[in-house]
Amino acid sequence: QAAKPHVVVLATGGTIAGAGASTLNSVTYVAAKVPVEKLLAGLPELASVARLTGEQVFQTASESFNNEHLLTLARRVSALTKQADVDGIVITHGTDTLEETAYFLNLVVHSAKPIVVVGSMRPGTALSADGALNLYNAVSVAASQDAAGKGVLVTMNDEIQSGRDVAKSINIKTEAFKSQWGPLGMVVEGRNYWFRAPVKRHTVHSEFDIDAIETLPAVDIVYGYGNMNTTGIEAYGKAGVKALIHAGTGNGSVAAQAVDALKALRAQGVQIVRSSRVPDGFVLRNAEQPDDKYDWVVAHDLRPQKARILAMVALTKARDSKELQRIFWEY
Ligand SMILES: NC(=O)CC[C@H](N)C(=O)O
Repeated sequence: QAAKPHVVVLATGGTIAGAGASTLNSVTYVAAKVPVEKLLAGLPELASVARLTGEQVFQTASESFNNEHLLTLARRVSALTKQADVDGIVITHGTDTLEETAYFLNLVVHSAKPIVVVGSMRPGTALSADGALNLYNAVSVAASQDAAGKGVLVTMNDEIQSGRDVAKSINIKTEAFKSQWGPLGMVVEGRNYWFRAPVKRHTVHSEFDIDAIETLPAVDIVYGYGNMNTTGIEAYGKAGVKALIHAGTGNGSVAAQAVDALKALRAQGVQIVRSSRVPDGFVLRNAEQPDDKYDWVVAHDLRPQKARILAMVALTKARDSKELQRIFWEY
């Protein structure tokens, strides 16, 4: 009998490693408590799908992830994928910024081996905890050859999602992660059922490689709303931001006073990326604002937090706004 695939579980914290005071604490509990050895030991079913190694990379709530966490994690994932004895990788993660990490890895890790990011909405101590099955599904997907070459994946609520497309869309239910383009497939009782594949560039087809990235440029987000002021835009400009994501209303519309402030930043060399605070849909060039005239970029279908990740990665290479826009269409 052939040996089972070797899957490395990189633990970073979150609710999947959370613990509450009682079984009734589904929302009030402490995240990032349980060490990876205990997570794996608590799920003996994993041994039926893979040989496992656990590594505690961080123990944090994911809202406190910063660029250093992203770089450290991506470097570790990249190094592991180069090991002949590693078949797949699972990253356990808090759900709050899980989609940002998954997209970052999708852009910069050059490997076709399955990489799966997973979290949970309830701590393991709660009634109907979702972490155990989510983790089992993640390991099972990471151990399967048919998950290779599909980019970084996210397994939550029995679905297999593209790390590029998926986002936390409900903050209190276990069906928290959604993509407007639908899941890639489902994982049921250790078997994958695929229905579609990503068409955007990722992993081995990406022009970006974590092994060549030393630092990430400063990219921040300003939010559009009625009676918006320009204080935030100006402050980010003074702070030396390299790109500013505008989370606009509707189709990425921008208030008149914000238009002037953003044009002033662009004149100083800051890249302006127009996205929308509306969760679904996408922003078109020269609709709502004359992007050609202002030399701005549109975020395509990426939510502001995803646009920030892509802009940071893109600006490690892209020289001008045309190249930046090309990257936003392709990734
Ligand atoms: N469900 C969760 O994982 C949220 C816990 C925590 N805020 C985090 O993102 O790590």
